[in-house]
Amino acid sequence: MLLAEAGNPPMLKVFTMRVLLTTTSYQDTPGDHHALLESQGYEIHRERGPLPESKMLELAGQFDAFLCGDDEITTAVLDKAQPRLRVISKYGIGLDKINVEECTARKLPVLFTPGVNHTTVAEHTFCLLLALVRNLVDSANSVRAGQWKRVTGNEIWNKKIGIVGLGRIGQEVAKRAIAFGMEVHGMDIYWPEAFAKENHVTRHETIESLIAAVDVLSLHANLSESTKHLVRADRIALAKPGLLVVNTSRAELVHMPDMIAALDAGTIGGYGTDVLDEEPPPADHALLKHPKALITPHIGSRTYESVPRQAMRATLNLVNYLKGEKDVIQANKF
Ligand SMILES: NC(=O)C1=CN([C@@H]2O[C@H](COP(=O)(O)OP(=O)(O)OC[C@H]3O[C@@H](n4cnc5c(N)ncnc54)[C@H](O)[C@@H]3O)[C@@H](O)[C@H]2O)C=CC1
Ligand SMILES: O=C(O)C(=O)COP(=O)(O)O
Repeated sequence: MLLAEAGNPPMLKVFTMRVLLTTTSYQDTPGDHHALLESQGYEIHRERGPLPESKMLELAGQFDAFLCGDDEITTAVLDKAQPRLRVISKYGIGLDKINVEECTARKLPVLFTPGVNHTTVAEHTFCLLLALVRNLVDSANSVRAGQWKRVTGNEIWNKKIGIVGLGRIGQEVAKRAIAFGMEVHGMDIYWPEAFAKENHVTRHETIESLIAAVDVLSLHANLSESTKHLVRADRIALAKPGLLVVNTSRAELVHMPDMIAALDAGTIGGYGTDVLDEEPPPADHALLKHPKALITPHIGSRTYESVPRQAMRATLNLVNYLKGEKDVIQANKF
């Protein structure tokens, strides 16, 4: 006899979608994204990312979707995660920790969140730059320590800034640089003609030409084979003495031993960076205590305005994709 005939409802196996959520700013910042994600009936497993490959390997295979940040998603992780894994929703822009090529080959969508954190990151770029030129951290610390260290700094007005990567963030940096009275130079493999014309940005075809022309170099290109170690000794050698470098993109755009040698020699006057090759860094990381380095812990996009926008976009991407709806921003096409 069928169970239903005995007055019981038919036994249906309910399939619960399992989602791995790793991004800490998403979890720690209030916003409507929490309610949206929680209302979907998914089973959500929370971790404090970014997770290394070893931890991802431990977890992979149990989830239908990743809602992730800069966690290491390698071929080995994908091998373990599939066939169950159906989608990766990256909270953020930089996809360098995900093997996107491999995802594409597997027709696994990688969703991301362009256009929601560019103003916040541009503001942080100027936090780093202004803090560098006015010795902000040292002088403020001196006051706390009972000293009154009136250190002489520099203006950025009338100085030349070179922007590597005139994409979303780079363009916002350019606009702010103009407002500060800086002369803007730039370089991009896809030159934004209309923006550059309207904002009088001087175009450089090569990093060598750009680095030689400017007082400040600000890095905003995505990390790829073509941008890895873009800033290295032979190019630093072309710079004006005391060049300042600001990096809110990815650490690997800079060759670290060459940067440290240039800071020691004074060829580079200061390095303000929001990103490191190891995050969090080991206690003996060569840059940590360098007097000419100013490091923030990858907070470029972490504001109460930007995080909910980014989190909402990442959640909408995930939810809409799983429902088969169109409002989804996909990084890889197949
Ligand atoms: N510190 C932080 O919290 C954050 C860091 N980021 C980083 O900033 C990067 C840029 O973000 P968006 O401006 O939104 O990306 P985007 O894609 O709008 O801009 C990147 C630009 O770099 C250019 N580019 C690529 N290769 C180049 C090369 N070899 N030489 C010169 N230009 C090159 C591209 O053509 C593009 O215009 C992200 O990839 C990410 O790594 C993004 C958000 C937050
Ligand atoms: O958007 C990106 O690529 C970022 O680097 C932002 O990092 P976060 O989302 O703050 O961990």
